[in-house]
Amino acid sequence: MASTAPFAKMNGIGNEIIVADMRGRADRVTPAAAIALNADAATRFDQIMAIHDARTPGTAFFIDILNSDGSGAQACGNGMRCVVQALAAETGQKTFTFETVAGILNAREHADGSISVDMGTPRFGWQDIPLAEEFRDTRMIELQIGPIDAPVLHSPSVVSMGNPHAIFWVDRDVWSYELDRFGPLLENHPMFPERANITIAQVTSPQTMVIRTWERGAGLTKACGSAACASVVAAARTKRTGRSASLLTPGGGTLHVEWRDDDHVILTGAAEWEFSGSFDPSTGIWARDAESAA
Ligand SMILES: N[C@@H](CCC[C@H](N)C(=O)O)C(=O)O
Repeated sequence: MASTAPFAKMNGIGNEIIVADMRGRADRVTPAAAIALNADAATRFDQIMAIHDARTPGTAFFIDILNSDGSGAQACGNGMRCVVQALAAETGQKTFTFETVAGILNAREHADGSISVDMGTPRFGWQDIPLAEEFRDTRMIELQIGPIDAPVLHSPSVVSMGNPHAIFWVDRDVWSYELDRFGPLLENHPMFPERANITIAQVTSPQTMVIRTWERGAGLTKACGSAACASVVAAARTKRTGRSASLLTPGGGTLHVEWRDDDHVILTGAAEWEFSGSFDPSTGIWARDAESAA
């Protein structure tokens, strides 16, 4: 295997994450490597979080994010918590400032092991999301799927958390919707020129909701952090909840989101290490470390 890099297979309440240590290297994890890693059941993942040397003074690392289809992503809240847990375990440091393609973000590991990530500020302009056509009010846009006179899902709120999100509000149990069928159609709908992450959300109280997400470039996931942030922001904008809520996710885990008065969105939850190994960032050929062999 040529020029391998260490990695840790982790998860953020079920969101499958590979944290790749690309520090000290000039190359990047290729889309082909991502697709190869995802094709192997042992390393199947939703996102790769590749840690690179810092590009900007005042930041510790640059984080490159890849979806399992090899495409790039601007944000990944659950993955950022995995990165923080890995770096905190290595360095003993508790607070970090990172840079991603979407900008600079701060994160902190708390004494109880939970991790908070400042996901930045949401954007609501139709060009920011982006949408293919103008909507002056993105709290609810005209978009539906299913029979024209009895749509299954309709009128989503749309939000950019650096990445595009559409939130469809539902009254019934989120498991009663065929998100595996509608998710790909909506992700690739002409309304979303850069595709979109598709979430169905059932508000269960002014402080709680249940969400399921079809992730752009990854499909159905057990959790999506930026979708949780987008859901709380959209719910607060439409007066469905307050600015702080707990979200139950398909893996059974809970995320906490607070949309602070300074407009920053804080995502808090757990992260878990599974095993470590090394891989070739150009091909995805990998090997498990002896001490974490199953
Ligand atoms: N799982 C992530 C979001 C992943 C990015 C997404 N698929 C995209 O392409 O925008 C999270 O926890 O935020």
